[in-house]
Amino acid sequence: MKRVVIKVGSSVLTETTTIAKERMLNLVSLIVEARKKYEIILVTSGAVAAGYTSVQLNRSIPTSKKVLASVGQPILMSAYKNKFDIFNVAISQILLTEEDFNSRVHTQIVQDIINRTLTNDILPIVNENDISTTPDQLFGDNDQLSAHVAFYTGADMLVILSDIDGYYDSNPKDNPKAKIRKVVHEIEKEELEQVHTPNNQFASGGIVTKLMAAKYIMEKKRKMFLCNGYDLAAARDFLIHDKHTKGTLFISKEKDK
Ligand SMILES: Nc1ncnc2c1ncn2[C@@H]1O[C@H](COP(=O)(O)OP(=O)(O)O)[C@@H](O)[C@H]1O
Ligand SMILES: N[C@@H](CCC(=O)OP(=O)(O)O)C(=O)O
Repeated sequence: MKRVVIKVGSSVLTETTTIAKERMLNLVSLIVEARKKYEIILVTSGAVAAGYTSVQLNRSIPTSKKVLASVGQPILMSAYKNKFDIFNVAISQILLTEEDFNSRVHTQIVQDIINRTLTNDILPIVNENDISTTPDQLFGDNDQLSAHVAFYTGADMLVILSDIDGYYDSNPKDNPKAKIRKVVHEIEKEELEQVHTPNNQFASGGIVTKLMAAKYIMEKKRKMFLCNGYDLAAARDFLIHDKHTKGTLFISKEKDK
């Protein structure tokens, strides 16, 4: 069975005062369906945003942001558990930092736990460990964390579910005439030097970190698919029906032949 990492951003999972339950349920249903065809690893953002639904601390203060993550992580996981229980899917929580990929010994631990989780038919749910880490142990965004998880666990593909339909030739929030790019083979240096533009106050990524993830994935000869996480039609078409309707596929030229 092919292995696929699905990453979902904060904006898809949360609204200002609550977890976006219906969107989460749609995501959970898609994952349940996709598990018939692939081994799925879920990388989820949303701990800080979920924390804010409970206590409104100032997330620009680093310690308060950690407290928000510590409050939000169990809120997020219990929301997932309620939904996966409907489908009798067991889940696990795996919190990682950049350090987990810094040495062979650490990486082996991550690989072993994820492999063992999957062979026991448990869905691994990964997030960055925002809580006890120093800034240099953190990726700081889950786009790059998910790319590392995909490569080191031998996944064939990374699917990023965002608040946007794909990668456009300019920011569609500023330019209504922006056109979506269906397939991208290469990412130029200038594209990575754009200002970071997360669309949500709790998102830390923006398009640049997605492009960094895509570059890493293509260098490793894997594929990345960026599509909408609010409306999962494109993700469903791509994953379940092998059809590329909407969304951007990042794939190296050699791999596309
Ligand atoms: N060229 C572009 N194509 C698509 N999105 C872009 C582009 N430039 C900037 N963006 C912004 O990046 C946002 C997606 O990143 P982000 O808000 O971090 O999402 P997520 O929470 O899913 O990680 C989009 O909503 C859009 O405002
Ligand atoms: N670990 C953080 C992830 C923040 C993050 O990367 O957000 P996003 O840009 O929405 O993927 C959290 O759970 O809040």
